Amino acid sequence: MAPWGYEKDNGPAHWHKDCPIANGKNQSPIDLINGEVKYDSGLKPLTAKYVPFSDAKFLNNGHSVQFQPSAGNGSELTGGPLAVKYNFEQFHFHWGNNDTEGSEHRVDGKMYPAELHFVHWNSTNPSFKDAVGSGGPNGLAVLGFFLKVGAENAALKPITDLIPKVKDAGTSVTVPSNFDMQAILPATLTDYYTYDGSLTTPPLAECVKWIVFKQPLEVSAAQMEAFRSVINRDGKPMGGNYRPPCPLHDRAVKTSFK
Ligand SMILES: COc1ccc(/C(C)=C/C(=O)O)cc1
Ligand SMILES: [Zn+2]
Repeated sequence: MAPWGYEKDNGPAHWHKDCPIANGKNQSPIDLINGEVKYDSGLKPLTAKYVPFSDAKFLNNGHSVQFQPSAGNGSELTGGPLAVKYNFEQFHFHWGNNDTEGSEHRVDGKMYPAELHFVHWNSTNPSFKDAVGSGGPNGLAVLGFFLKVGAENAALKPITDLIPKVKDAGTSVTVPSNFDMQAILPATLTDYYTYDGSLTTPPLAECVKWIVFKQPLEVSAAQMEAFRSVINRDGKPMGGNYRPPCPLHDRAVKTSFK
């Protein structure tokens, strides 16, 4: 099979051939149906403590654009549904070619124009790769933020301003060391959906505690257009790099809000 992507000949409907878990019972993303979620008063707010990275890259890996430090620096996530500390690994984006599509998770069937994923790994593992392969839904914790078009996002601007430098697959650029990742997050990480799921790209491992925030972040139309200028591995606009929703099967989606 051609390397996986989101085109007709290598998109999500083909992924099961190399990754049979694609048809598993704990796959992501899902449609978050408010009538079927269950409030859990035991779900506390999350605490993300992000330390500025001195040597991170912003790269185009052919299927997304990704902020990737070269090593950990003590940036971590705790609280919420998590029993232990998770180390920050990377963040990346999924988006559409117009404002009616682009997010991976949906809310009552509605897609947002984009979705931002902060990927963290369970610190009881020796490495990120071990955490991916650790089995069970506690290997990774991924924070999902919907993006909607509105005011310019000043915290993401240092990243969206770098997009023209990573237009082509396989290119990367060093991120200025004064980039403040913490500023991307809302002040309080309170209202979220959480469920056990998977990576949304191959290898599709079912190792993810998903935490998807109810409140979207805003980005400007110009920032959305910057994403839409990115070219994928097949030389086409990368927009549409989202997996459609997967069956919930017998999983519960809990919320930290009523
Ligand atoms: C071991 O290779 C990996 C490839 C991708 C991923 C992620 C983090 C996928 C996703 O964001 O859905 C993890 C491991
Ligand atoms: Zn993602």
